[in-house]
Amino acid sequence: MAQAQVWTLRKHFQGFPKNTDFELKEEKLPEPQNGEVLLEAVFLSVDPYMRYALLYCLMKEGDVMIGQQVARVIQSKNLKFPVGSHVTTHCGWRTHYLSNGSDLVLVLPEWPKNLPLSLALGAIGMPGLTALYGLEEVCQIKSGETLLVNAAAGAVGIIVGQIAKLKGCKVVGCAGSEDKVAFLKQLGFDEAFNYKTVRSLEEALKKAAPDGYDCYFENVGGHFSSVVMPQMREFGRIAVCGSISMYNDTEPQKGPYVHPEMIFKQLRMEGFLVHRWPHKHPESLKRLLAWQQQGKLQWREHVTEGFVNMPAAFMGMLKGDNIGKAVVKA
Ligand SMILES: NC(=O)C1=CN([C@@H]2O[C@H](COP(=O)(O)OP(=O)(O)OC[C@H]3O[C@@H](n4cnc5c(N)ncnc54)[C@H](OP(=O)(O)O)[C@@H]3O)[C@@H](O)[C@H]2O)C=CC1
Ligand SMILES: CCCCC/C=C/C=O
Repeated sequence: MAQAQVWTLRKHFQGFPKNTDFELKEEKLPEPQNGEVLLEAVFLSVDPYMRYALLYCLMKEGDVMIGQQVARVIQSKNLKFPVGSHVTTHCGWRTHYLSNGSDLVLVLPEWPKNLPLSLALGAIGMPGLTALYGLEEVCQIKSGETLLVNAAAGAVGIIVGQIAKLKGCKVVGCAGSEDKVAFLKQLGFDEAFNYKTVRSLEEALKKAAPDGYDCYFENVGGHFSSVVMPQMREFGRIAVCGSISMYNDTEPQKGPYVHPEMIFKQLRMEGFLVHRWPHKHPESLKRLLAWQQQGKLQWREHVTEGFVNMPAAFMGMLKGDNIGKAVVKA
């Protein structure tokens, strides 16, 4: 019998999450039966959606915190998942998990031996796919266009900027520290600035792209979005991926509202979830891996050691501690 540690949501988040909102518990797991496998967490993901999932009733108090992980099969009664194989699964913040296999995805068979498996939660995983679909399916970005991305030094943002460069675009990125800005420049972003220290966000955006933006990959929302809207070019496209500046609000933020720019500049603004294109995932992951192997897609991670530190890693990511993908090594 295996013993799992699990992090549960003790108390609904009110404003920014607190240590006391989480509770570490133990769970006993029975031996795997026919068709079942026992998994052990290797890397766990902490993501912004875990903060606002509550709004959409994905978690209630007492539930195991939701989330994806890379896990190793340690016992198997399922031929598809032999002992030692690695899978991704959305089984939440837990060290061990018993599965019948239906919710497991094997890590790509062509995954190089020397490539960290944690990338299956980042550049070659859900955030990488989000970047790809936001640019190709939603923005329908074209060579020569100018793209703006915020939270640009994070898991999704660094991939957005690099793919847009591969497609021949001018890329402007904003992030919350000088180290992050330096990293964006190292990745090949044409312009990057620290949105926390610029005298005026409006002026900084204008200076970075005096002719305006064709595409806006929106990760932040709120005030930032209001400042960008008047700087969109005619027929611009806005991929509404996230609105992290609003996730911890206790009162909804108020306008300005988007309608005048939407109408007179004939903009297209579209929200999306990465899960809209599941049929594309296998081919898209192969494409991301190929770019990485060809040296066209760099990655970076902020790794927290120890399952016990899941809440700290999660809150740190929400505060902006991470450059690249925030993950926890179990
Ligand atoms: N639609 C979809 O399917 C998906 C959407 N998302 C969304 O994409 C966005 C980025 O996610 P992800 O790359 O995983 O996370 P990140 O790795 O970018 O981490 C979050 C970052 O957000 C920034 N941030 C936090 N608070 C604020 C604020 N008030 N204003 C501006 N920036 C802030 C911080 O960077 P900084 O130092 O720059 O402030 C922080 O590092 C999120 O909005 C998320 O919800 C993610 C995955 C899928
Ligand atoms: C359960 C995974 C959800 C991924 C989509 C994320 C949306 C915004 O952060």
